[in-house]
Amino acid sequence: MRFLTAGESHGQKLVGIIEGLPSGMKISKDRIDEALRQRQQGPGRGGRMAIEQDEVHLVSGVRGGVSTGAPIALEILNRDWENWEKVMAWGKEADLESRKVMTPRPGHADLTGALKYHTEVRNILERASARETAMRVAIGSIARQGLSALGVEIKGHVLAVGGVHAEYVDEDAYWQRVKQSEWSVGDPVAEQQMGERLMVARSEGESLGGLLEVQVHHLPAGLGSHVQWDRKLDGKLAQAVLSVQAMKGISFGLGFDMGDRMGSKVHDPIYYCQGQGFKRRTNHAGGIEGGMSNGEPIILQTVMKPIPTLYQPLETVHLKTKEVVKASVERSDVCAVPAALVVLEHVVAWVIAEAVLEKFPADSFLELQTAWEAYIGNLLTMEF
Ligand SMILES: Cc1cc2nc3c(=O)[nH]c(=O)nc-3n(C[C@H](O)[C@H](O)[C@H](O)COP(=O)(O)O)c2cc1C
Ligand SMILES: C=C(O[C@@H]1CC(C(=O)O)=C[C@@H](OP(=O)(O)O)[C@H]1O)C(=O)O
Repeated sequence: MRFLTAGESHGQKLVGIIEGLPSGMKISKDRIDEALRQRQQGPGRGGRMAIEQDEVHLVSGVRGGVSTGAPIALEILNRDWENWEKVMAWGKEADLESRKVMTPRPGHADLTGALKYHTEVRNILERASARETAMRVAIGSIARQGLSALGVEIKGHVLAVGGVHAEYVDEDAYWQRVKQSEWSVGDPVAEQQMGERLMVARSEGESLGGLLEVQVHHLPAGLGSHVQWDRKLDGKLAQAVLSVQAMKGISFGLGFDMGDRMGSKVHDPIYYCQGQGFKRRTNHAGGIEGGMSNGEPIILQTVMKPIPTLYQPLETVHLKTKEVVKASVERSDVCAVPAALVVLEHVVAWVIAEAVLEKFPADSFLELQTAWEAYIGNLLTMEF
């Protein structure tokens, strides 16, 4: 299974194509649209999110809400396009000289992209923008729906925003708060402090990042493989997570704390339970050993850097005149941690779905489900 996306932040639309999805899988457009709606939320979002009302158009490969096995083409329109048509001048001959962006913003692809592609900054920023993640969420939602039908669930948590860390112990209470609160961290004190931190950042022309966690539940042992570097599940998840704009690190389970502990305080003792098969007493590994899922929940954490466009811009250099000037700022989010969480859940869903299809290649969903159930049954009774 593979996918490709295209589209600029202020172009007409985002497009995507998925190939290799089995036939006979239920695809709910409403679930995709709900994920797109969630990705637009969060108290730190800027003016753009008031303009967009993201909705997916399923163009091919789905009939009557069920996949046909043919490539699935998707589109998401940019409502902002009508305000940018002249600037973008797509497919037209136009004088773009006056529309050049010549003051690259630190923290963005702007300068390096301009050097690498030998072009002004707009040609870089349009595609580097996280607007592209709307399509990755739509595509990931299809993967997530397939996983859900197999009983696999993905949950995301915001762990920290701008240095304010959330505490939560009770999963039920957490999900209750997630439904109620715009920060959705499950810790009312932290939510208030995050709101205050955001107000300060906004008033000072600053921006915020944070820490996020994604968990994958009810996966069997054996997805991914130890035999080749590019088949390792943790490696694939790392690639997908770090490909999301502004993500700068990833860890699994105990993560970087592992480096401070003795081995016996890190590795997860194995036991056997009749009817449940091989289990672990702890899950410090975060559900992956040797590049394979080990049957425990996959738990990964990532760090999002603060949004790079600052309303009090940093210094930069004008590409033509080489003068020291302030970096350009048109409009920006101040904090996009809650939105990024939705993106992360969906890029993780894609990688897991790909790993499922690598282990159980199938042309129809029934074929996949049959192989999946047989394998899980076998894991519980396997003799050596
Ligand atoms: C959901 C989301 C929204 C974002 N919104 C903005 C934004 O409004 N302004 C901005 O400067 N960067 C924003 N970013 C981050 C930049 O796109 C990103 O930092 C930039 O493309 C450089 O890539 P890198 O940080 O991965 O190196 C956003 C990122 C995400 C995930
Ligand atoms: C458009 C989205 O996010 C954008 C991501 C982004 C960036 O530089 O990454 C910059 C901003 O774009 P604009 O300048 O048009 O306001 C965000 O709004 C989106 O998430 O759908």
